[in-house]
Amino acid sequence: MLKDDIPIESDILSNLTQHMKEKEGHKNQLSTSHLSTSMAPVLPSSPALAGPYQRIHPATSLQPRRSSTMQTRCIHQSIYTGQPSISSTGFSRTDWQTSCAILSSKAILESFPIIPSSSNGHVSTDDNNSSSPSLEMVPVPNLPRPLSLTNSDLSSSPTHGSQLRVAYQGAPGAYSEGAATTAYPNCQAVPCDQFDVAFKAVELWIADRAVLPVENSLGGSIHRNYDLLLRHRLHIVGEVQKSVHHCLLALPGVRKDRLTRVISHPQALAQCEHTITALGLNVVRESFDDTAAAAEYVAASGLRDTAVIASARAAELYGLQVLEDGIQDDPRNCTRFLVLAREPAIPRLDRPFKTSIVFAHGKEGTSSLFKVLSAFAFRDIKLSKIESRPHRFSPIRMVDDTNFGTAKHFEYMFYLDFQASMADVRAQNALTEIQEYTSFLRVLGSYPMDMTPWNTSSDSVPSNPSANSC
Ligand SMILES: O=C(O)C(=O)C[C@]1(C(=O)O)C=C[C@@H](O)C=C1
Repeated sequence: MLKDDIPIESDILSNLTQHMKEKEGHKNQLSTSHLSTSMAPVLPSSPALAGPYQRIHPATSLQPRRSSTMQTRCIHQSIYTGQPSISSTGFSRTDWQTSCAILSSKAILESFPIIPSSSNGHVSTDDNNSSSPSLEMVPVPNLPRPLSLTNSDLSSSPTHGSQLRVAYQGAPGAYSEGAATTAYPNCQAVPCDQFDVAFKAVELWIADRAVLPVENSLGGSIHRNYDLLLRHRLHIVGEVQKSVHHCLLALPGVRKDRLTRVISHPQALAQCEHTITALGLNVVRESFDDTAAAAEYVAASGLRDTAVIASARAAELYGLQVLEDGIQDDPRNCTRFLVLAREPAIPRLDRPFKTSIVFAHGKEGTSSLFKVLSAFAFRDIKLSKIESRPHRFSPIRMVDDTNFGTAKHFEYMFYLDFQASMADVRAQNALTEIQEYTSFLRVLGSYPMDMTPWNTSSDSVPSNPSANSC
């Protein structure tokens, strides 16, 4: 178990040198045959699919994508038609009616009678008439369906092409999609319904990169991705720091005083906690897998008592109105995303680099951390992040004291980011030294630091989702 999930890299420096030697070879293979059959895993293909992003089992469209922490009713259905490009057109009235039929069969709309629509496909609403709430028909565009572990998306044949495919967690309009297009402006962004699906998509050559959030300036660390970094063998090849500008969205015509709940990604809810209270909204907060999926859910379900915290781009994509703009508790709200790839980046010295490592302490327990940190301080290497997570395979250490009983110490994995390249001899020496104090050490990646100038302006309605860096 331990062997499978946590590679013990006792000689990291020689591994790194080996990687660097092999790198050129891999680069050649990748550029000549992006997904050559000799390198790609043998995957069963599905003739029914035109691409890897299409829904396989219609039944899965009724699977909820809300977080497991959700307490209330949950019928999330995607009404994507599987087109791999983002388009705001092409959602026909028949599609919409089919979707409504599915929704109503699940009783979510039982109390929301559908008013016959006008010729333009929209229903006029009288929001003051709270006794008979009506369904605003918001056409939801054809958007790529997120990859999912619950269907066979991940075993479908990857499409071959020259465009870089970048996996992210969430639906189109999620902040992670913006981070993906910031990192790779001309990429094909590939939505995935869970973080580990994005990891797998890269491992299975369905995507070339994954862009995943690891921390936010207000909400803190996204622990799941730290844990997944250790379980998977992808390399960190870059970082993107993205300004996150939240909006309060609802169906057109909905008034704030009619709202009873706000749904969003738990991070987004945390980042807007004080503002939501300050707005005087009498709402319960409920978590959802991602901000854009929450927006899609409200639009597709015609929920007039529910607002969403999501981006202005999600409002545009799903036809919602912006009730409040910029509701994050701090205008500098920023999320840091990591870029992951199958091959490591080549460490360089001609620009600022960061290196991320993970280690478990040695026999001395958590006190080893002092020594590890001093190895960096001694060489004047700056640390930019430290995170600890439970040591899943050895979570508790018992220390018997014959006089007093048994002390139970929790064991940790420490994640550290330091500001130096692995090509820097100081970093190499520091890692050589800390091998003495650690029982496990792995270099997660050495990669260019995001040095984009701070910019929180003009991101309320971005025409280009990649325009907002911190
Ligand atoms: O739900 C989204 O839109 C995401 O991209 C996820 C996510 C996150 O996981 O932190 C990304 C950035 C924001 O901090 C809020 C949510």
